[in-house]
Amino acid sequence: MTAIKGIDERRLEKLVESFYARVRADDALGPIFNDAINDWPEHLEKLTAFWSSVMLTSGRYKGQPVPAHRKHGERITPELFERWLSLWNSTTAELMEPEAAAALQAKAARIAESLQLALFFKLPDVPPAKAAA
Ligand code: HEM
Repeated sequence: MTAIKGIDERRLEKLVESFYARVRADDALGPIFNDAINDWPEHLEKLTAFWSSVMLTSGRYKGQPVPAHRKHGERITPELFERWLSLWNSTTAELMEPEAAAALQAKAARIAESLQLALFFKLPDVPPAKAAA
């Protein structure tokens, strides 16, 4: 992947820092994160590594986002995902160059979609086939 203009480790670190400061101050999202995370510097480092892997294909992130969110499954809703994405969109628009912001927004939307499929999607129950008379 060719690097996107305006995205490097330093800018990702600043973006992650600023985004999670807003998340923590958000009425709906804040309590979930503040309850779950004890070591914020470590979390920010992990999330910078995550975005570095996604945007710069650095391979720095080694983790499993699905089980990490499933742990908090009873508190996470589709509405919260919308809120998370709208905060991400406004933060990236404010801090990043337009092309970089657009790429970060598109990636987040796709990852949010797949996380939501993993968390919320249940196959409908299929009734058992009727035994032949
Ligand atoms: C409603 C939206 C979301 C909520 C409430 C949420 C909440 C959380 C929480 C509480 C953790 C810490 C888990 C723990 O260690 O106990 C976490 C970790 C994480 N989140 Fe989210 N999240 C949301 C959306 C997203 C999205 C859209 C992304 C990616 C684009 C994302 C990426 C991550 C990553 C990479 C981790 C670290 C997982 C690990 O431990 O390796 N999250 N999230």
